[in-house]
Amino acid sequence: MPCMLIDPSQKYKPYTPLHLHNRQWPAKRSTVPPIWLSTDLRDGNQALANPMTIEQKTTFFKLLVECGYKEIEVAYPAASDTDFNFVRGLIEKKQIPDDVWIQVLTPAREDLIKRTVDAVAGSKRAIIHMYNATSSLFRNVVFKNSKEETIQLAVEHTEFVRRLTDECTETYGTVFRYEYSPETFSQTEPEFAVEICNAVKAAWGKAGTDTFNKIIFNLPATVEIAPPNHFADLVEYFHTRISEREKILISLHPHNDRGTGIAAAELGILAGADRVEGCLFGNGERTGNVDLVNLALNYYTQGIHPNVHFNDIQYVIDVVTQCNDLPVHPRHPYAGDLVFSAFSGSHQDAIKKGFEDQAKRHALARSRGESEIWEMPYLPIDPVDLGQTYEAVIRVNSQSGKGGVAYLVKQHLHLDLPRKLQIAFYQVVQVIADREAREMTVDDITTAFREAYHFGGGKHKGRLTLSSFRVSSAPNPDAADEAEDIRQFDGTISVDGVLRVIRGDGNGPISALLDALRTHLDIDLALREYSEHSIDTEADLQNSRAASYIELVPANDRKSAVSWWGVGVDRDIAGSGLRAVLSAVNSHIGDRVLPELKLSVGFNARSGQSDVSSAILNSLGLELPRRLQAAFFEVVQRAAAGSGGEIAHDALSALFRETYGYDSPPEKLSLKSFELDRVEAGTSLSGEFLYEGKVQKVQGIGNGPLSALLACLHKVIDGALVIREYSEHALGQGTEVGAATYVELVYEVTENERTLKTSGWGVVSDTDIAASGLHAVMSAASRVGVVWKTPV
Ligand SMILES: CC(=O)SCCNC(=O)CCNC(=O)[C@H](O)C(C)(C)COP(=O)(O)OP(=O)(O)OC[C@H]1O[C@@H](n2cnc3c(N)ncnc32)[C@H](O)[C@@H]1OP(=O)(O)O
Ligand SMILES: CC(C)C(=O)C(=O)O
Repeated sequence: MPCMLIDPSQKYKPYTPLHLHNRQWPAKRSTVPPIWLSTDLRDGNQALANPMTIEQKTTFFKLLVECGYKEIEVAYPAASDTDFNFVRGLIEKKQIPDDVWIQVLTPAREDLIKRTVDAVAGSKRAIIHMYNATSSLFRNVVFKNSKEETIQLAVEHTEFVRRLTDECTETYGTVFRYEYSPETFSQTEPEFAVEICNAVKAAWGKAGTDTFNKIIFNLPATVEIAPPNHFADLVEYFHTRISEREKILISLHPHNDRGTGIAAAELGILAGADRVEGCLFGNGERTGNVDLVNLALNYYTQGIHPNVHFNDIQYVIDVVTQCNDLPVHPRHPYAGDLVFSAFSGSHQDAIKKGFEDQAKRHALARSRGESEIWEMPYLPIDPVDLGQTYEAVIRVNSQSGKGGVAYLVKQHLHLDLPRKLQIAFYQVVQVIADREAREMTVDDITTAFREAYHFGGGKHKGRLTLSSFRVSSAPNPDAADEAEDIRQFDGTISVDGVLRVIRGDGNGPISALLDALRTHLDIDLALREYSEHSIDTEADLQNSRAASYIELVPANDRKSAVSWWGVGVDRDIAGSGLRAVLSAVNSHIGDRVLPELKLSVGFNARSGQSDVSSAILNSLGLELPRRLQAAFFEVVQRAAAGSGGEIAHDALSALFRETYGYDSPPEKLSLKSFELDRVEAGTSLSGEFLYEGKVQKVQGIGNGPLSALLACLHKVIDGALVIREYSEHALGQGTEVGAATYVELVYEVTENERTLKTSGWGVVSDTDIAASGLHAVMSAASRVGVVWKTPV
């Protein structure tokens, strides 16, 4: 079976080094970019299994123009009708900008040269590029020509090119330049390459010293057979020995067989070349032509603008891959999918620190009016310059570390995690990455973060969430100084979806909340670490928010190895701290059953009238008027008296419903139906009362609906009803909005010569505000025990 030879010297010859004395190129530095020629549409195209269609070539040509290429080899027109017609199309449809030179390639054969010149006739500017191979291998094997015959071939056909182009200029006004390639230059004897080019120059006979009448000698490494320093030696040899150097542009055309095409081009430029031919992303025969994107961006990262643009490199990649039907390798310099990515922990850590440090350095440089120099571990270019985002820079798998994970959390959630939390969250991510055995996407990481810390509302919220709170200050009886005042936390938290009112004291909001949690929910935790920062964008300082990070430990073991981290964000710094506490508490409680929350309303108890009212607001949405608050608090206290002053939240709302008939079936007296009419004297109400299950038609007039209703009532009851208090508010939201109405009635009636005065509340909600008020009056009337006089 064929395999690698033990002694490859028996099969392969090494290159013959050039003994160049006093070579200059190693000490040189390139400070201006070369002239670029894209040969994508010729050398790139000829290397494709399926050459491009005219449409694809046109798309590619437009892209090259957009990128800023001014010299574009558009075809080998003699090769096919497609190539010929493409060139004609560009010219006839006037698709070639005035400052762009199209270039066309031809071998040294008269019929093919003629077809080539015909292809560009009528264009404004064209470079005719003729080639013949010059190395001994080609002379001997392919052409079977001596050196003299090889020179003769080149000279005669150069003269032919000159004749045809002169005629074409005369007929069509096309301006021509001439490029000659001693194909296989890098395998040609260096002195022969110089000799044949001098002969071609003489045959062309009109090389001048202006940029556009210089003759172009294009020196190809048709096949790369030696290291790039050898290529540089050959170029320097040519550059220093060719006659009338000032009338020549030396162009390089490196291929990449040894993988050093870029190096060959860069060293060749140091050795004296002015121009480089290549293809975007290195398409081309075999291993490709030199990559023009790579070369150009190598200049860019030296602080030298390459005069071509890749502001949106992804767009360039998309067009090129679509036209060539070849992918760009994920590790391709500057362009691959993975080149702005770091998976490994130490790289990520360095990049994260690099960004943080650079932000400070740049701010300082900005303030001093200095340049903001890019200096970033592992990243030779700022991805943003190529239209890429940082999102892809740090990617996470099982090789990643806390730094990279924290970087992504910072980028995407704007949270700058303290070091210990980075470590804690990293462990969460590691478990998932190991389990899934795949890369963690940004979405995976942010979701894991939200889940781990119950962060970000809706989907990820924990069992305890903060609904509303008030932190107030109360004097500390044990302290002489106001600075030591006690902080009191009064808040409503949702516990497993049910709103609860809790209260606690401490020396700050956080310890007050911890106290409340201890008192009401048996959650006994203490604070071990706390930090916060503001989250703001320079553009939107007004909307800045605070982020807090909290580590909680069991209150009886402050050195505990186990701890729970919490994260909270709020517009208000106290709010963010409180949310962070609940975030950590949620991790701590897991799904453990929590004690039933009770209000303590007895003598000396911690909960008062406002707690009871908050509980009703939270459970039923009712904002009780002050007098009703007081009335109901008395009811609650009486009810709680039998249970040591404690009452559960659920029992509280049941008690309210029962006491005021709220949301309950019709009472003893109710309004079955009604109609309101505007009449001259005010409002007329006609309808039906339902009293102890019997219907009574009624009709009354008043200033408004309520007084009309009282008029109706006064026709059927003994005594007098007066409205002492009336209030209403909207209930619910959106299309579900209704009204809640509170009515307090005072009833005075004389029975057996004794005048009795009672009062009572009616509380009703209805989608119709008028109905809500009328029903509330009826409910209150029912509750004060009106005495019915009219037989029903
Ligand atoms: C290194 C490079 O990339 S050079 C550019 C290479 N690109 C291409 O070849 C793509 C386009 N080429 C073609 O379509 C065809 O080869 C054509 C149309 C140019 C010519 O086709 P054909 O006439 O069928 O010739 P063929 O393709 O076999 O080419 C080989 C012939 O050209 C000769 N030849 C090769 N290079 C040259 C040259 N630079 N100058 C003159 N003759 C040449 C060969 O000696 C050979 O001649 P022979 O038939 O007398 O032995
Ligand atoms: C025609 C020449 C320049 C060529 O394409 C090569 O040598 O690779």
